[in-house]
Amino acid sequence: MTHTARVVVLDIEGTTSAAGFVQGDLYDYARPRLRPWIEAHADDPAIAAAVSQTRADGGLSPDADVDAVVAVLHGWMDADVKATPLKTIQGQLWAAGFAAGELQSHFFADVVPQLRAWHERGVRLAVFSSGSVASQVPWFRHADAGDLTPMIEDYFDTVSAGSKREASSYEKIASALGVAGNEALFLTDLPAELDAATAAGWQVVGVRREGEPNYGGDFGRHPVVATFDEVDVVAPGGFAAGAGRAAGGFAAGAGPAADGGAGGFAAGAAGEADGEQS
Ligand SMILES: CSCCC(=O)C(=O)COP(=O)(O)O
Ligand SMILES: [Mg+2]
Repeated sequence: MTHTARVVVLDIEGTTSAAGFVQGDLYDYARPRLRPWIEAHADDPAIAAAVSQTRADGGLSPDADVDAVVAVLHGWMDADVKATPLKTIQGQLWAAGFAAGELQSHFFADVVPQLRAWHERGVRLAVFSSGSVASQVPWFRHADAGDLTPMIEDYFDTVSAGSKREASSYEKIASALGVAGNEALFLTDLPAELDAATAAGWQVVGVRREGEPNYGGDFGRHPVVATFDEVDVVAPGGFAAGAGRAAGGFAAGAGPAADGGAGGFAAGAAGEADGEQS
């Protein structure tokens, strides 16, 4: 299927990358490190807020101790609950793990070639994941295929954009990227996210990969693919694979954030979140 879009926005888990890897390697890395991380970063306002929110959302008393907080966080991980305070804490410690060379990301084999193809055609690329921006950036930086961050213009999470199941989050992202809703294409494995993006006027494609948790989901009338190979994207006024660049297209990597425009979360700026020098 061919889509004409200025920007493709990517979900991570179940879409670009295997849920088993996130819930296996990454979660296993996080489990024993949550408590020491919380204790060592108790003065960090983001961690303090995440701990308070965990107490509130986890049904604990406001002065519950760190053991109780960690128990709630472990329970959320066991059920893969995409709770924002969990994602904040995980994101910080995963960023440190990537920076220390202790973690490597995973992308399905069909993903990176298509990202490169779309990018070369002038289609802008961004990410919207429940995983925090602090973890998204090193995820794309430490891929087997190399550093993918030069292709990614912007990153959004549930703190910067809001819930992935709310249309308003997609409206906010489109505004930050400087595009109309129908100029954005969202790829995700979760039908509820397809519903929300559609309600915001976005183009959507459901990614239904065999073996992934949402393979058996009800995708309703949304278009569905098994791999990125089935998704062809061209920029408005751009060109199809193998053709020359047409007038009216714009350079790959250009866009509001790359141009220093307002409202975005520029790759370079967000890249500092993983504690590495670009
Ligand atoms: C950036 S890697 C960690 C991904 C993560 O924690 C997560 O919850 C991904 O959820 P998604 O919204 O991408 O399905
Ligand atoms: Mg997903």
